[in-house]
Amino acid sequence: MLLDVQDLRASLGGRPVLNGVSFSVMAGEFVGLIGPNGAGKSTLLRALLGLTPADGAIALGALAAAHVSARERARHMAYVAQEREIAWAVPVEMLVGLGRSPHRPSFASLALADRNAIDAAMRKMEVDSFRDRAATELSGGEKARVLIARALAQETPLLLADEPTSGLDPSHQITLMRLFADLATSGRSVVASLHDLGLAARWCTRLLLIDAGRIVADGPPDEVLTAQTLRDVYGVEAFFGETAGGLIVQPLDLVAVDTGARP
Ligand SMILES: Nc1ncnc2c1ncn2[C@@H]1O[C@H](COP(=O)(O)OP(=O)(O)OP(=O)(O)O)[C@@H](O)[C@H]1O
Repeated sequence: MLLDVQDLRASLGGRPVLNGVSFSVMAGEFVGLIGPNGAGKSTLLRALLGLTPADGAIALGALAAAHVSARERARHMAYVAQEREIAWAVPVEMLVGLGRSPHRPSFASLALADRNAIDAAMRKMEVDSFRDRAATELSGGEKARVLIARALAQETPLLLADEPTSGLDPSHQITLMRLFADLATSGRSVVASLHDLGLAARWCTRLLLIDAGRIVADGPPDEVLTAQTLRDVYGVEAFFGETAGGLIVQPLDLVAVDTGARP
């Protein structure tokens, strides 16, 4: 077990945002965190990282998160934030290299293993062709890919990503989902918040549906993404299909509001 969360509760601005969230993540899972705007997905990810104060118990492997140093935590899990702002005009390669910090002494030069991890991460996210460019001068989607590459270079058992596909073109969305699925197949785990239910349905091994700070469904995509659930939680009607590659879910329209008026 890579991550265990019990009864997580958090408040922001005096309002409860997480209302008792419990789940575990095993090695080999690609978990999609889905739910409407404001449901608490980012807050949950940030609480797992210790960035948002929360009550409850978080265990990283066999250790209580509270007893794990920041450096050890960064060796256990990497994080891709929703915000893609890059403040420093450093070359892309250097930014991706920051992902190696938890693995090497401060100010030490890069070892061969670090170089290999950085190169592999840049290749996977297709950012190696602009490795020498200033990270501040990239497009939104390119910045996103560089920040994901930095997290990949960290080579952690667990990767947390907040809306990693937003701003990516369809080809790079699929590249990313395939990469996350491959990481899971190789025994690592990914927890990614996603708004694209089609991508979530097709690539995730498991979905956690959050609504108003609570997990309201947890299971394989075809069990979580039902017509009734999409009506209840998102207020949308959707098309469902089945292909050899998996489930297809495409939201089509808002649920018709019954005004009670007679025709
Ligand atoms: N710094 C803050 N202060 C007060 N309230 C906050 C703060 N950050 C988030 N919230 C509130 O907490 C709730 C959950 O926000 P969160 O960002 O976790 O939602 P989310 O599910 O990630 O949403 P989205 O899909 O829009 O990114 C929202 O109601 C939001 O307004």
